Amino acid sequence: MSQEAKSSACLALADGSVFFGSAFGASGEVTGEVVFNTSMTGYGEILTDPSYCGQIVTMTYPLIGNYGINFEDVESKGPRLRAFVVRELCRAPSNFRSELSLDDYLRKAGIIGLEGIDTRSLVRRLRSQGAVTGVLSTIDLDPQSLIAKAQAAPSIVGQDLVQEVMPAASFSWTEKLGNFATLAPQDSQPTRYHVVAIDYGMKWNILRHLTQVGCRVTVVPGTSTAAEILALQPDGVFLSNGPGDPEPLTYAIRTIRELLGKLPIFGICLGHQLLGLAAGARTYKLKFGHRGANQPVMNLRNSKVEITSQNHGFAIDALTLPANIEVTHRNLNDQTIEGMRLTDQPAFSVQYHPEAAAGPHDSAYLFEEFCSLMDLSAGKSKA
Ligand SMILES: NC(=O)CC[C@H](N)C(=O)O
Repeated sequence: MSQEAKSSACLALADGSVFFGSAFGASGEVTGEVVFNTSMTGYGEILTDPSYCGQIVTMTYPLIGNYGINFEDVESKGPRLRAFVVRELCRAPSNFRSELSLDDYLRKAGIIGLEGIDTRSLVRRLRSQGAVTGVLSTIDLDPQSLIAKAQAAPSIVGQDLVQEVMPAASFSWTEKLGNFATLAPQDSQPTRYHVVAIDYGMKWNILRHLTQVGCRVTVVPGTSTAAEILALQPDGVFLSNGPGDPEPLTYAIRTIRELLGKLPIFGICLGHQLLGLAAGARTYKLKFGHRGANQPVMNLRNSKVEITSQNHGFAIDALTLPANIEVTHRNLNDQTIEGMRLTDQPAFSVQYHPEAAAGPHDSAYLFEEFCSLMDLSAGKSKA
């Protein structure tokens, strides 16, 4: 029997390439930008990172699912990606913390999974030709039909995907880091600051880190205005990660522009890109993005190399930086901007994920740096 004949799912890319495999999780048909993540572990955090909304995520590590799924290591209410592609699915997880298998988890969440394809071939294609739109289907296995659907589907460029994942209303966050944190949980700081976190699709471990270093956090929807945020009387504002292209998020850029200079600002990933746009820089789309847990980043202020967790397909264009933006971190793989600060206002950001979840904890110091910025601003305002 041919590969196609025994397949139960098909992934077709807009460039005409087709991959037949076996379906797991839910059934149906989805469209999304096909990207890859090179992390060996952390699939529970990857699945629940709202930044993957609109994307079909391929894991390069060949065996996925072997430690199951638990509901402690999640970064949002549930999976937000369009579909999940792996080489080999483990259907019999072995882990005392596992609450259900990856197959059952995705089925309950309505997410389609595809296993048994040559993920190396798919990733080599994405690396050489760039991320591309794809269609994954368990109901239409006709390659030409699926290729046509992929070619007709809208690109992720220009889409506002934040509206799909941001919270409908504000809420308070109190949970600190778990027992696996490098910041000693028992030494967590007493509450020192009130931070308003603008949620564009926020990873919960960012909130756990902010709470751990002594922040009382009010989370507000990504569409909140500067007036609504200032009315909460924060000591600082945090700009979260999130999905899609930063450029069409004009409401967010306007809010940040109105907040600049009024109080300390710290941004991560999408928040970093939005801060750059608000300050006058431009963003652009990377060929295939940075998604993994071992991206080397140089901290230009102390020349230390941080191994970082990353998930982004856009970046700030170094050729468009205004005079008041200083680059503080660079990616050692491709020299792209990984961190910046404004020289004339209390605002800084990083493109990568210092909260890890999953990945290295090298960059947790940035949450303390945000507290120092709030201390500095508080000192100035009392002076
Ligand atoms: N994790 C993020 O915040 C991603 C930012 C943006 N959506 C990008 O892909 O570059």
